[in-house]
Amino acid sequence: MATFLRLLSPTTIPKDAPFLSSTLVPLQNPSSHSFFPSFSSIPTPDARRLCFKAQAVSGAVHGHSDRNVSDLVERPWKTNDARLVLEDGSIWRAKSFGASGTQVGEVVFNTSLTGYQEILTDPSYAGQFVLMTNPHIGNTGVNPDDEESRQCFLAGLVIRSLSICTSNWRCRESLGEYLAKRNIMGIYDVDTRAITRRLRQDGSLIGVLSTEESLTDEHLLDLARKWKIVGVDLITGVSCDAPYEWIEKTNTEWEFNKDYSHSENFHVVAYDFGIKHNILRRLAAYGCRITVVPSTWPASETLNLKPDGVLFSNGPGDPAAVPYAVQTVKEIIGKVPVFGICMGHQLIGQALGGRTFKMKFGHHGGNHPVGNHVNGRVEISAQNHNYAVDPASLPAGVEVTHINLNDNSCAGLACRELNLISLQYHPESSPGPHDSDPAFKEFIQLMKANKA
Ligand SMILES: NC(=O)CC[C@H](N)C(=O)O
Repeated sequence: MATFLRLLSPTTIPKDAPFLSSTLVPLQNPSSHSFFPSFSSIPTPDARRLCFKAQAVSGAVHGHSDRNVSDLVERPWKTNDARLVLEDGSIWRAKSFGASGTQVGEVVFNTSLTGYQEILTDPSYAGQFVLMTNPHIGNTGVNPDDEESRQCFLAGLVIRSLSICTSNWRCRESLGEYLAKRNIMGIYDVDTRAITRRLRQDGSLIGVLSTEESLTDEHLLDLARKWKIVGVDLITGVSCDAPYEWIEKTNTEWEFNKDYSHSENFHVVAYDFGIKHNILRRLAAYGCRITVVPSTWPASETLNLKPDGVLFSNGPGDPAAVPYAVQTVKEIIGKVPVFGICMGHQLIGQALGGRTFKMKFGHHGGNHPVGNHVNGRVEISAQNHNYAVDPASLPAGVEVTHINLNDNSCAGLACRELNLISLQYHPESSPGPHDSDPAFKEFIQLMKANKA
């Protein structure tokens, strides 16, 4: 039977209370048969103090300790040591974890309930602070399997409550330790709901996160107001340096879509604009041999490889800031079947003669309903984008195949004549629901039909 211990959040412990209760926290450590998590798995110093205190109290209750409880209480608890200063002049005081320093970026909110590690390693978040609307983050720690790229490219993480312990069989380290090693700043104990409401009302905002007391609020505000993300090429900083082959597939848990054949082997060239590993794993699981190429890889070199299809990946920043990539897409479409995902979809939109624009606060989360006009179904999808294709700007012959049902924005395109499909969102579902996985099959079918 699970054992529960009641713990107070550090900020609400009355001065004279040796140990009181407010929230229920399961404390189990199967390996040691202790009721308490191992000390090193508890992420923050306050959490460690709390747990130490709880163990001591429990020991006293059970007659295992003769230490006086008041000797064990360390005060003060961790107090606010970080500021998030937004370009609108608001200042949000918080507690830091992970790396320290000063970092500028655009603040966006993500409504996913799970998958913080995949979000942290999604290169499309380069230049952005991700604020998680789910209030409790860190409880499953991090593991080696859920990485979506070789590093964390985001500016930082903003959360309400940092879990005081980790509990998952795959966990290898705590979120705080992981972020510190990767030099990524995080803050907790900040009113994420209030910030989200502000972003929804006023749109995405530039912010500066700092743990440096010596910097004035005015200086941080000035940094935020001078920094720009629109019109900046962020792809160059996240793409690979040289081509490589990808063979790893998703594991058998992903074989829910039994009606596709693994027997055919299509060669796909995948442009890495910040590609997520699960796009590659899903393509491999559908039977593709994949050559990943850097964002600046010339179209002529790609066509020389005689691929069966080309994938244009997701990637960070403004699609209008990378005309070289649009040119590459222009030179490839119509010659081989093409699939675009997110940034890839936006570049295809431009290559077809359309326009992209910045949305008010974008779509970031694992719960976005999409209307699939091809089969009449609704897909619940994973999304992460701040820009969109303006459907009115597209030429005749280009079909809007998918619509985001929250705001009717363009979520997918097809041009049958050019053997082209694209999605504004994430069929690789990592993290997120799997409803859109058949899009990979559609790409396979395009390649198959073209080969026949
Ligand atoms: N996930 C992505 O590819 C993001 C696309 C683009 N950078 C945007 O924010 O709209």
